[in-house]
This record gives sequence, structure tokens and C-alpha cells, in this order.
Amino acid sequence: MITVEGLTKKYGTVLAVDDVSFTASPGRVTGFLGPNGAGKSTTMRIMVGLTRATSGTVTVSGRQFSDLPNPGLEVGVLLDASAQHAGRTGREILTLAQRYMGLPRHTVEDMLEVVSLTPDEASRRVGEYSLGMRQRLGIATALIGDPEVLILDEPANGLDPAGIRWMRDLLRGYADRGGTVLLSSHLLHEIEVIADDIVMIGLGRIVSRGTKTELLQAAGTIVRATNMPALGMALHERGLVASPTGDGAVRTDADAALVGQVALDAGIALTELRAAEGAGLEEMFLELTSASQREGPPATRPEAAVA
Ligand SMILES: Nc1ncnc2c1ncn2[C@@H]1O[C@H](COP(=O)(O)OP(=O)(O)OP(=O)(O)O)[C@@H](O)[C@H]1O
Repeated sequence: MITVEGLTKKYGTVLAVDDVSFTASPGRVTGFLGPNGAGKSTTMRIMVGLTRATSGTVTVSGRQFSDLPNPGLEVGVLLDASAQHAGRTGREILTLAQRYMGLPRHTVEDMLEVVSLTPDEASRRVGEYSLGMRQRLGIATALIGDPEVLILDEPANGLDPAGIRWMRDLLRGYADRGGTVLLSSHLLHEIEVIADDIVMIGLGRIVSRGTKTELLQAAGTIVRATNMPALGMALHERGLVASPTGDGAVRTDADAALVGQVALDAGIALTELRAAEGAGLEEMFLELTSASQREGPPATRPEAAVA
């Protein structure tokens, strides 16, 4: 379990993390989602004691990271796969972790197998590794102490589609065995596929959080009619906000039953009526983080916690 309470980090005048609170629970994969510069890495660095918080607390399994006697046995961390010593081989890096944590020697070969690094690759210097190979080695280092909690910053970076599938299955299995996984990404689809719970952050603030199911339900309804202007008018008259989806339909926050009733009352024939699901989550992500999108206009920050 990871518990973040009122976490704030200022770098001079930059408010990188602004009063962030959330939990990541055992048995679940929690996706930490936000655009570039949202504050994900800073939050994770504070979690593992690499950056000092201005205020607020983070506990892992009830304790601060700095109070853990042998942290690698309790928390597996992958923050920057490129930070590994370029002159050492993959096997040497894992062996150092194994000795440092006081683990049996066979764990090194076990982990190489888990992350599918071949004996030949394990004997090569990390400086010659591709980014995907470095990520695999980083995940092996995070897992070697068999910790209960994993904190992974953009772990899918550099992995090919098969590698992403492999990582997804690995983390799923880890969570299903009771582990706590927190992983960050600026890619909605990645988080949507892998996470049970989602925490969205923008400009250092939590803009939404909840289970994926809740967020998908909260994503609204897609509706299409032969007479779209009449449908727009009918929804408007009932106080329902509808926004164009870009392909001729509209999305509204109302549930499908209400939208269907509104259309029936107005005598409008619908050609499509369905839960917005993934498309809606993407729209919500863009809406919720619009204040922090470099491409978007400045706006007041929304707060849309659903859990
Ligand atoms: N050491 C630092 N000194 C000053 N500002 C910093 C420092 N580290 C991060 N920041 C600022 O804090 C904010 C949040 O950065 P952070 O790296 O946490 O975002 P992120 O969500 O991880 O982004 P990305 O997806 O691009 O990795 C940014 O405005 C960044 O410029």
C-alpha cells in the first residue's frame, strides 16, 4: 500500500506538486496518468526519498521510505532506466543488487529469465543496451528483492508491442498475487489497458481519480440521430451539455437511458446510443488536463474526483 497525503513540492517559484493525495492498494495496478511536466516523476522521486517534499507525507506499507531497513526487499523502484552504470554488464548490475540486499545468488539468473534477457545480452555492457533492454534490466532490478510494492516511472518506454504485452502480463500477475503496483505514463491508452485504478494529474494537481470502471462510466454517452440539430436542441432544453465527437455524433455526461428518453419525448429517431467508454475517457483526459496541456488555453483547474 502506498499512501500519499497532502504532498507539495516547490522548485523556487515552480509548484511541481500541489497538495496531492491518493492511495495505491495491494492487489491492484494504479496508473498515474498526466501530460508532460504534470508532476508524476517528482511525486515518485519523493516517494523513494530522492527528492525532499516541501510538505506532506508518503508512506509505503505504513512507513516512510527512509525508515525501511532494506528498501529493495519492500519496494521495487524503476525511475530512470538510463541511469544504470553504462560500463557494467546487466549481470553485474543485478549481482550488485543481489549482494546489497543479501539475496541468494541464483536470484540473478532467475531475474534475467523473468525479464527475458539472454545470457549473451546479460554479459554485454549496459551502455550498448537498447532502451527496451535497459527497461527490462530496470524491471529485473526492481523485482529482485521480491518486494510487495512496485513504483515504476514510464516502464513501457522503449518497449516494442510484444514487450509492452509482456510487461502488462508481468504486472498483472504481480498484482494478482497481492502486490501493489504504481506506474506512471503520459499515454492514456497504456494506462487504460493495464490499470485497475487511475489517478490523473495535471499541473501538479490531482484532477481525477477512481477505478477504471468508474472513470469509464463517468465518461458519458455517445449519441447520434438522423436530425442532429433537433437532438442538440432537445438535449439543451433538458439542460444536458453535448459536445461534438468529431465524427458527427455528440457526447453527453448523461446516461444512455436519460438520453434515449429525451429523444423519445422529442420524437427524434436515434441511430446510435452507447456508453462512451474508451473514447470518452480520452476526451475526459484531454478536458481534465486542458489547463495543463501546453497546446491548450489556460483555464481554471477542474476537480473531478470520483472516488
Ligand atoms: N530539479 C528540478 N528543478 C526545477 N524544476 C523541476 C525539477 N524537476 C522537475 N521540475 C519541474 O517540475 C514540474 C513537474 O516535473 P515532472 O518531471 O515531475 O513531470 P512529469 O509529469 O514526470 O513529466 P514527464 O511526463 O514529461 O516526465 C515541471 O514543471 C518541471 O519543470
